[in-house]
Amino acid sequence: MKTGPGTEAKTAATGGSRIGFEDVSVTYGNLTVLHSLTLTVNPGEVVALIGPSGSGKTTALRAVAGFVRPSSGRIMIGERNVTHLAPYDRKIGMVVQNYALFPHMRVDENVAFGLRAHGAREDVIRQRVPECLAMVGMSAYARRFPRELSGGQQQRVAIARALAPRPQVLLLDEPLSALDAQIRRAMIDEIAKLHTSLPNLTVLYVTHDQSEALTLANHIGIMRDGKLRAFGTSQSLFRNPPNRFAAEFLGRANLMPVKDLQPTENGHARVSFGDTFLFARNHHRLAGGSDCLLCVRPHDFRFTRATSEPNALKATVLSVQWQGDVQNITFETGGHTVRMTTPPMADPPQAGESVRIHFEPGDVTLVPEDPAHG
Ligand SMILES: Nc1ncnc2c1ncn2[C@@H]1O[C@H](COP(=O)(O)OP(=O)(O)OP(=O)(O)O)[C@@H](O)[C@H]1O
Repeated sequence: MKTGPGTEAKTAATGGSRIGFEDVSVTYGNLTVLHSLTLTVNPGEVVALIGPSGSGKTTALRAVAGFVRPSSGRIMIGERNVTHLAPYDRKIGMVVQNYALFPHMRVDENVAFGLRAHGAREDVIRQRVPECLAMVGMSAYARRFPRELSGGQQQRVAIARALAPRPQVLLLDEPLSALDAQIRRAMIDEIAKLHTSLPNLTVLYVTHDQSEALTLANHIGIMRDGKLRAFGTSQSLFRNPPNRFAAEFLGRANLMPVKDLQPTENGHARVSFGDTFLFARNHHRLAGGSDCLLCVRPHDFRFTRATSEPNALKATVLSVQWQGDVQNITFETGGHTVRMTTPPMADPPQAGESVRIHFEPGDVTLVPEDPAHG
């Protein structure tokens, strides 16, 4: 590791790189676009903020950077209340969507720029610039101009530039969204590796791409209308979404309306879907008798022939789509349309065919159908 592990370990131990939003609101004119956001990014963690366009993700990130002034609440970095500090004094690195490299400067000059602005000595700059370019695999491009680089390469330089002054906190605002899908996937892996080599760097990552969030983040926050609607580990949010919006926004979900929940053993419950009893995890401990949604991820459906198997539904195939590495099949069941994804099948069912589909109770969960939580 090339970033002075001793120093970083110390700052991490004192919470030096924790990002804290404490009841932060942001208002433009009389429009509040961020409502009482309270959220912590622990030292060394990656938290991704996801949500639809206009949900307030960038506003939250810019409030940490110091480009947006909260109308109320506090922004903490470690033990420092930075709410009223200038961006320059916050010791953060930031990478935005559209590269933002200086076009008239070569790659190494771009990386040196931030160090110089922080008053680094020339001998430090000479050592640090190649170190940072090596970190992002761009050593061979040091003397090129940004226009001589691909989008992915420019974004790597932007990351090297942001990391050069050894920030405690790295803010990434849609850093990959201008890249095409294949390069984006490669860059996600590279950012993940980079974070492994800088384990004390705290990262706030804004994206609308759920696969970036799922790959990179320890925790994910899901925003809508300026409010944090869900927050949790990537795994728990995916497996146990707390509301309809979270279930639909993070991964694909079949949300089937079910009635008359009856708790059973081991945190499971039985519910009624039309005339059929179905069993699922009751992770959110919804009350007996309640109506709710059954969340079945498309990859959790299987075909079954057994007529006696529990959690099996009679279904009619509506469509079968082959998409290379997966097959998407939609069905009508109980008056609802549900979707299954499977690996490509040699002999897939045909539209109009009657089949039985099944899921394991332990793979699916019940989600409250409460507009207030949605
Ligand atoms: N300077 C500004 N003045 C007025 N309104 C603004 C300003 N900046 C952002 N907004 C509004 O604040 C809301 C949140 O914007 P923000 O950029 O934080 O959303 P976002 O979730 O990052 O969206 P996207 O994914 O499209 O980038 C939007 O309704 C936007 O129009």
